[in-house]
Amino acid sequence: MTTTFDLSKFKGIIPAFYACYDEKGQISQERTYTLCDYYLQKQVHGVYVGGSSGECIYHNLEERKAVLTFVADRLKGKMTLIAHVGAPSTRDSILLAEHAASLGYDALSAIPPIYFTLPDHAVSRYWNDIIEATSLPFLIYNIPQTTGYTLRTSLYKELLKNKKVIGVKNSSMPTFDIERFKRTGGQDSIVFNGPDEQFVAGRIMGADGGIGGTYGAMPELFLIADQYIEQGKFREATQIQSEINEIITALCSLDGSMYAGIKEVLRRRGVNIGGVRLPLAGITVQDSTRINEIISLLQQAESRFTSERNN
Ligand SMILES: CC(=O)N[C@@H]([C@@H](O)[C@H](O)[C@H](O)CO)[C@@H](O)CC(=O)C(=O)O
Repeated sequence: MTTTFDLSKFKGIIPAFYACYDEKGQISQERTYTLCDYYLQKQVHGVYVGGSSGECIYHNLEERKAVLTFVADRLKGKMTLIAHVGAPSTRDSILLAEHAASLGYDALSAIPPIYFTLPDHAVSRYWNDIIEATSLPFLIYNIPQTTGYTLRTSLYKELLKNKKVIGVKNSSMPTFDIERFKRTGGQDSIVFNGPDEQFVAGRIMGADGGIGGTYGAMPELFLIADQYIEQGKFREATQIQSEINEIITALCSLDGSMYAGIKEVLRRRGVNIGGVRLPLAGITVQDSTRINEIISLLQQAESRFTSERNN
């Protein structure tokens, strides 16, 4: 596969951007800018806007367009911007794709169609219809645990015949899938690791970078893990992954949703982006103490690994 796109921007640590709400639960322009500024300050390599962590599934078309607009206002030209445009209908996905292209996004991405189980040829047509709507490069989003659809390497190979397909954001759990997708696409393609719990393993198996839903709570830790991988320091990278996994495990054991927990961690650390939209569960009274413990874990890991890196 040869590509005409500059793939160097599709690497590193790319947080999946969170939905930012005001006190009434409406999309907040001001708080979206707050999250953009936080990521700029943390020096992540890009953001993935409007995906699972962005609660896209609970937003209407106008809200999704607004989020894409606010992020581009603040971050265009400052880091890589990837727009997730997957929606229940091809029509809405295309409208989002056209909107993202008009805002200067660097790439598009989409989950497969949801709700009805569709055959490969219909899924393939869905992705290709989105791809044909703009001139932007496209990243397939494989996330079988939420969509019920598994991308097979045979279909991936077919999709790669479209030169605008630059790779896959893979959220399936086996890191074997990452190796297979990288092998299928070759060095001239991109694979992003999805499961944050195995970021280091995914990178070692061939992922070029990661797009993740927990990066926002601990961008420094993922940036250091990524740097260790680049330097071939696999033992250090594995140690930091283990600390990251303590934090993810704690976040996933809250009564409220993991995203509610992450947003509360951010709020207590000075970045208020509101709560989560129903039916996602907000944090409970019991969660409040656990969140203090999560912040302690974060502080310990941040101080340990930032000082180790600086030595
Ligand atoms: C199933 C799921 O939500 N996976 C997350 C992970 O980052 C996940 O939150 C993390 O590994 C914790 O389990 C990402 O792959 C999703 C993502 O990048 C997105 O928000 O689009």
